Amino acid sequence: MTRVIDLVDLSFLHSGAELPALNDVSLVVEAGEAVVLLGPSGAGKTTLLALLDGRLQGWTGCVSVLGRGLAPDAPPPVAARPDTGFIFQEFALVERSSVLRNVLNGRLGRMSSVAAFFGRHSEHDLDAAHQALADCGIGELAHRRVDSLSGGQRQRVAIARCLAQEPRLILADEPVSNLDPARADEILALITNAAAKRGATTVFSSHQPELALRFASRAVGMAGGSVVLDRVVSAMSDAEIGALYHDVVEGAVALRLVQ
Ligand SMILES: Nc1ncnc2c1ncn2[C@@H]1O[C@H](COP(=O)(O)OP(=O)(O)OP(=O)(O)O)[C@@H](O)[C@H]1O
Repeated sequence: MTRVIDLVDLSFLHSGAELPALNDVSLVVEAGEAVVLLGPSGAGKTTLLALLDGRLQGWTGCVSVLGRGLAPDAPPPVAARPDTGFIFQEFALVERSSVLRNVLNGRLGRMSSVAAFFGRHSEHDLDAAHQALADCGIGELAHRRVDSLSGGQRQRVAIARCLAQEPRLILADEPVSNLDPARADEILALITNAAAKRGATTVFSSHQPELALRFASRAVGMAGGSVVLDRVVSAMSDAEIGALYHDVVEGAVALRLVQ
């Protein structure tokens, strides 16, 4: 198996914070896994995802993503960035542009700077964008302006943009936190199926364990910046999930179920 994420003793302190957001995290994620990060507010899930995305510096330990070591004092090299895609909660779309333009923006990191400047997309760029739109069920919206879309449609555009990038690792921070249960189900199915179809690895965070565990292959529980639970989903019990949240509410992170 190929290691897509390999973390050894990773610690990180946000500037101005008193306690580390990540505390000696060691974790390996293999190619093709769909990992959900669970844990109460403040556990360190967002920080871990941002760090894997190359947006945080100043950590200690060893971080390897897609076989490349990240440097603690510099962002990842430009050439490496398109291999990791991030689905942002707030979508980050260009409102006055068309859906297709927004999705094609996912290709920019894979284009030469001249082609990107002039917006000259290759046939492959267009194919990747149209395939992503079709997979997200919004092919017919390609020429609509984003500011005319509903929130649910916008979210699908944001996912399509990420897929068009053809990332080998897809990261998503609480992608369904604002959705009703039926919509949340659809979106998690969409992300995990599209990732599986492309052979990509997925790591997403969620505050809805019951829902998330139906789409993940593995659950990593965090509390107080540490990994306290690591299980294939089929081996997880309701009691373990309950303890992950309960023990922290009680103020004592007693749970430690890392194998
Ligand atoms: N920009 C920041 N500056 C200072 N401290 C921060 C910053 N961002 C997060 N933290 C702190 O780092 C810790 C981990 O926060 P993080 O957002 O990673 O947790 P989380 O598990 O994603 O929480 P949630 O589920 O509420 O999003 C918390 O104690 C938080 O207060």
